[in-house]
Amino acid sequence: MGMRLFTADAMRRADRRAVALGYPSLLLMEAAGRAVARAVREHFPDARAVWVVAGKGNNGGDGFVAARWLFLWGYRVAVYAPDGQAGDAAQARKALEAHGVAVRPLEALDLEGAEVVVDALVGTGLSRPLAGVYAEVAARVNASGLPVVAVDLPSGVPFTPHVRADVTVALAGLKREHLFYPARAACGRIVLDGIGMPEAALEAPELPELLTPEAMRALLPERPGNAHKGSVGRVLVAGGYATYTGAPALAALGAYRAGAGLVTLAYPEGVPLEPLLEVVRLPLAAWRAEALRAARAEAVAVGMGAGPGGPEAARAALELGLPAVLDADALVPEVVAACRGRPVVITPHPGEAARLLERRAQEIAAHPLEAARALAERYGVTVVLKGGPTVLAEGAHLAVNTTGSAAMATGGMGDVLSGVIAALLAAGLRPWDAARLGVYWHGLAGDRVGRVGLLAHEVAEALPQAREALISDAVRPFWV
Ligand SMILES: NC(=O)C1=CN([C@@H]2O[C@H](COP(=O)(O)OP(=O)(O)OC[C@H]3O[C@@H](n4cnc5c(N)ncnc54)[C@H](OP(=O)(O)O)[C@@H]3O)[C@@H](O)[C@H]2O)[C@@H](O)CC1
Ligand SMILES: Nc1ncnc2c1ncn2[C@@H]1O[C@H](COP(=O)(O)OP(=O)(O)O)[C@@H](O)[C@H]1O
Ligand SMILES: [K+]
Repeated sequence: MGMRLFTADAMRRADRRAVALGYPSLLLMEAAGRAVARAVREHFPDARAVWVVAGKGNNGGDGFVAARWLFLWGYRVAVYAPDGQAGDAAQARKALEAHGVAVRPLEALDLEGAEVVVDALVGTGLSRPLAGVYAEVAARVNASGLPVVAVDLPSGVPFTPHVRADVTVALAGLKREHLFYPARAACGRIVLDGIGMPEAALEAPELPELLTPEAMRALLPERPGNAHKGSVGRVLVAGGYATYTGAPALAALGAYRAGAGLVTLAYPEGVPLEPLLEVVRLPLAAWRAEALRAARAEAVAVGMGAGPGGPEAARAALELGLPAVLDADALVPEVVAACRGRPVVITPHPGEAARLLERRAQEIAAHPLEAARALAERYGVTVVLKGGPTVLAEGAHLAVNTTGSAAMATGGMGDVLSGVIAALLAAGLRPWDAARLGVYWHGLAGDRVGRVGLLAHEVAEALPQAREALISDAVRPFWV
């Protein structure tokens, strides 16, 4: 079963399924609170005094459980919460008070002496922005400069105000706020704890898939020992424009580093291309399908630096009837509309997606899952909506990438990605598999190069070692 990205509602359903399967909710809360206490111990090994701020719901309940364990492990604890808990949270509070630990009102919060704060005000049950005493507590915790461990979510996200955490212990599954900005920035380091939730309770194929090392490893094409350059995938890159001469070269490099046997670069005659020793050059007087056939490719990447010729290049390339990646200048509505139902992957950034959806780029960036789904529906192709994080859609399927960082926001990075996906298509992967693995692998290569100052060609160069790491089980997802 693939890993899913939850909404609050979907997590409540999972919760109910767990209970129906026989796992009592109080045990879930016990596991959750203990996981939080463990996170405090592991991430702040020198701290001996932990203050817990808790709310009225189950998030607060988790906080009471965490306080009880920390107390039993010898920590100094102080707990602040309003009255009025019910159900499991009330039980958890009583179990804490049974040890003689007093729960004081939130208004009385005094952070003097605290070394770590556990934020258990509110989690997935948030129904409105924090206000009143909750907003005040969040502000005081933030202003204190103390390390904060958030239970499930930093209280208040995705709204403002919210708590800013150093560590967020995600319970049972990752939620949208753990992946998408601006909420993600408030989470600090994210650690996922399964809290013993039965797998069957978490099954939710309707939710977006989170790309994991295990799932992506399984998609890597094999390279048989008797492979030759014509058997592992030949890629045609169709692009080239005087001001972006590096773009098609980067796509070609991405394709080779992702395993293509042969890469041919078709470009307008007279464009001074960057040197790339291993690439077959195919200068063209005009974009014509007959001329492109000479490459005998199994997949084509088109649009990178094709400039005003992008749509024309795309039309000629699409006439070949091959699996294709369309990027940048090939991403115009007339071209993409002709691809419905064909093995075509489009790789827009929010600006290009805006052009295809006739919406504003800010709107796309604020709602990437919805935008990717809308693109897949409208054009009937596989969609890679690039960003932090990149989101993918095909038909009813959605996926969210879990690798890469803002360091990848540099020129040419998308060209490398197009080449990687094209190589995977040429190796015989279905568009959905090629797009998911390509995006994941490209981000993983970026992560291995660094967190700032990445150059696109360096990321391409890091693809083979990233693949080795993936194969040898040396890759840990960000939530471990
Ligand atoms: N994943 C799982 O399976 C498991 C999940 N578990 C945990 O349960 C959490 C979800 O618990 P939950 O549903 O009780 O909601 P929760 O986050 O406590 O918030 C509701 C409370 O907050 C209040 N409230 C709302 N908005 C507010 C605001 N702006 N300002 C102030 N108050 C506000 C709201 O009050 P009301 O709106 O009724 O006034 C109500 O009292 C989840 O995040 C995880 O920690 C684990 O225990 C075990 C298994
Ligand atoms: N903040 C970010 N987090 C993760 N990945 C990012 C981030 N910003 C950019 N990227 C990745 O970098 C690449 C940028 O592609 P693109 O915008 O097309 O660049 P270019 O057109 O210069 O090649 C995409 O793969 C994108 O997902
Ligand atoms: K919280």
